[in-house]
Amino acid sequence: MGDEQEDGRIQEDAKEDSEAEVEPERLQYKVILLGDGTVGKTSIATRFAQGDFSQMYKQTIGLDFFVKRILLPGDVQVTMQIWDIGGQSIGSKMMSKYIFGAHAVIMCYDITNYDSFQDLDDWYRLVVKTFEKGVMPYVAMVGNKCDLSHMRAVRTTSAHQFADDNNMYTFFMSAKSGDQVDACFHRIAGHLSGIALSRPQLDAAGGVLSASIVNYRRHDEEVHGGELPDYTSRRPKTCTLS
Ligand SMILES: Nc1nc2c(ncn2[C@@H]2O[C@H](COP(=O)(O)OP(=O)(O)OP(=O)(O)O)[C@@H](O)[C@H]2O)c(=O)[nH]1
Repeated sequence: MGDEQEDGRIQEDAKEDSEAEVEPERLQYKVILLGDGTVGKTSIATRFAQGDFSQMYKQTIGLDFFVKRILLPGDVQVTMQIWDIGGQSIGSKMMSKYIFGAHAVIMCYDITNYDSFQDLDDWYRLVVKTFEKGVMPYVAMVGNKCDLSHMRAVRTTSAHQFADDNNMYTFFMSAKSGDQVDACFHRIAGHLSGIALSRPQLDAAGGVLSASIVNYRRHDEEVHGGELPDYTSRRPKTCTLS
């Protein structure tokens, strides 16, 4: 069994043979997708983890869980655990439990839906409250559905302003076309692991390791006794938040 270190890295037990020295580094990060219903959180997770997109809307009840391994420069393997939180969960008692221990939070809005942008304020307050006694995770703001830019209801300048005011990174993407989805997750993984990615490396982000996926629905806390599996790893020392 591997041991987890302070910095979130998983280290195999010491191996006597020299192979141990050439093993790639392995990191794992818990990444939360938050935002109103229908902004496209499941679609973003599905596009990233499975390379798929569906036009059909199926509301997420509670949360869905995705896993994808990616490879960063320097042969660094990163496991991204994506927690896709249903947009209706904002009032749920489970929310802070879902968010707790996250290395990164991606706050999503739909660029064609102004309310979904305005509501980011409430989502962000929830994140701040959850981490008020700890270290804030990396927070990114994502404007999704950029393939519908002709229907844009949220000005790019407003998005940048909100992000600047709250110390967030801004991304624009389309889960439908896939544009900027992988690049966003790679940039986050790079940031958390302290590895800077160049533009060509981000552009090439599509050619990554194969994905595995675990999906489950958590109907309510009564059904599951309020227990959540411990998929989290500890915050990495290398996470820079400026
Ligand atoms: N045109 C377009 N449609 C999208 C995009 N992303 C998602 N959609 C559509 O928007 C609808 C809602 O997408 P979901 O991914 O289920 O939204 P969600 O945020 O997970 O919704 P909840 O489960 O209610 O929290 C679906 O019909 C998707 O096909 C996108 O980038 N472009």
